[in-house]
Amino acid sequence: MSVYGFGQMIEKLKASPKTIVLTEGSDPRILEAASRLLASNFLKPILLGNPEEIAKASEKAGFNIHGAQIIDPENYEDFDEMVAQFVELRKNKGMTPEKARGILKSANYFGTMLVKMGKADCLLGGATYSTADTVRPALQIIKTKPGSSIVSSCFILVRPAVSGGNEVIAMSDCAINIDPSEDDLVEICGQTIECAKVFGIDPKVAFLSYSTKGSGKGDSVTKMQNATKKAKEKYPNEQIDGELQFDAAVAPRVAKQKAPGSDVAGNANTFIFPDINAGNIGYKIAQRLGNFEAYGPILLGLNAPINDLSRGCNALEVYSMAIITAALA
Ligand SMILES: CC(C)(COP(=O)(O)OP(=O)(O)OC[C@H]1O[C@@H](n2cnc3c(N)ncnc32)[C@H](O)[C@@H]1OP(=O)(O)O)[C@@H](O)C(=O)NCCC(=O)NCCS
Ligand SMILES: CC(=O)OP(=O)(O)O
Repeated sequence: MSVYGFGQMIEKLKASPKTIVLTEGSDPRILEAASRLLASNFLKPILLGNPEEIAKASEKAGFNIHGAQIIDPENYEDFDEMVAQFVELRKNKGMTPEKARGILKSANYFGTMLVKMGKADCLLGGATYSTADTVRPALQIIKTKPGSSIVSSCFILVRPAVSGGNEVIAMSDCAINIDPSEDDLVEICGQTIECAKVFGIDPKVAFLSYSTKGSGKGDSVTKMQNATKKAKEKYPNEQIDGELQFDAAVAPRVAKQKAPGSDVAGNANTFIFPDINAGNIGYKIAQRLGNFEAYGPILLGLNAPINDLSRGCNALEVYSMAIITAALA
């Protein structure tokens, strides 16, 4: 990944190295990323899983993970302490030591508790686990950070620009909130603006719809119209517009026709989708047909640096997401 901000992230980690839990310790993409991280010296991977299986998998895949810390949830010296802390955190949800011992054998819960207990700085998972299984422990254990009422997510998409350099855009929420309310969308907008700026995007935010400026009618259009209005009121210094179809958002000629006078239409680079269907399908079209590299979902509003991957990720995306996760700590 070579976008604005990524070099600074690496410099930040060199000044203050971190540890990252990788929950799927024997996956070949994780092993390749881990071997690269080990060679870099600024981010130390902690691989979860059975040490023999991990050793076999790394030998088979041909990646050197010498020096990586491996922790087996089935055989962890501080497991009793972890169980006690988890029971305390979830006691209002009927958690018992017996139930906790079973749940904490799962790498996602175990790894999230390592972060919660301060035994690791951050966590990345989701190369084989679904997003729901990866993020649920974080939502339950880590919770939202002060000032956020929801966790959402953003994809940063990067491809070479025709004019040289990179084209970098942000898309949200493609992974967490299934049917966000108007107010959720406003919060997703604020969280996404903050994330986009980290990657050097000067956000021009489009609230997307199948309708542009009232060309369509219905609840889903009204939702995006109201969310746009509220977002403009909440973030008066940001460039935000909606509701816009995708062509009106990015194509200047179409914008002139469908949304004349908009300061965003035609030039949008930060996209807020009406729901997860549109968002998840949209980012994957950009990635698979639009030649964009996709980094995310980067979780926003969570009280610790924990991130998810797509199961379709490659080793370079794992490596880059590990750095992004640790640098945002
Ligand atoms: C994120 C998701 C897993 C949460 O669903 P869930 O586990 O059924 O959620 P629940 O309603 O049982 O909530 C579990 C906990 O998470 C919290 N939570 C759920 N959604 C949240 C959100 N968006 N922000 C913050 N907390 C949230 C709940 O408050 C609850 O906390 P509690 O147990 O301490 O009370 C669910 O919304 C989901 O499946 N999203 C889509 C994931 C996906 O498939 N993405 C596509 C591929 S990337
Ligand atoms: C983000 C995402 O779509 O994840 P997955 O491909 O694993 O479902």
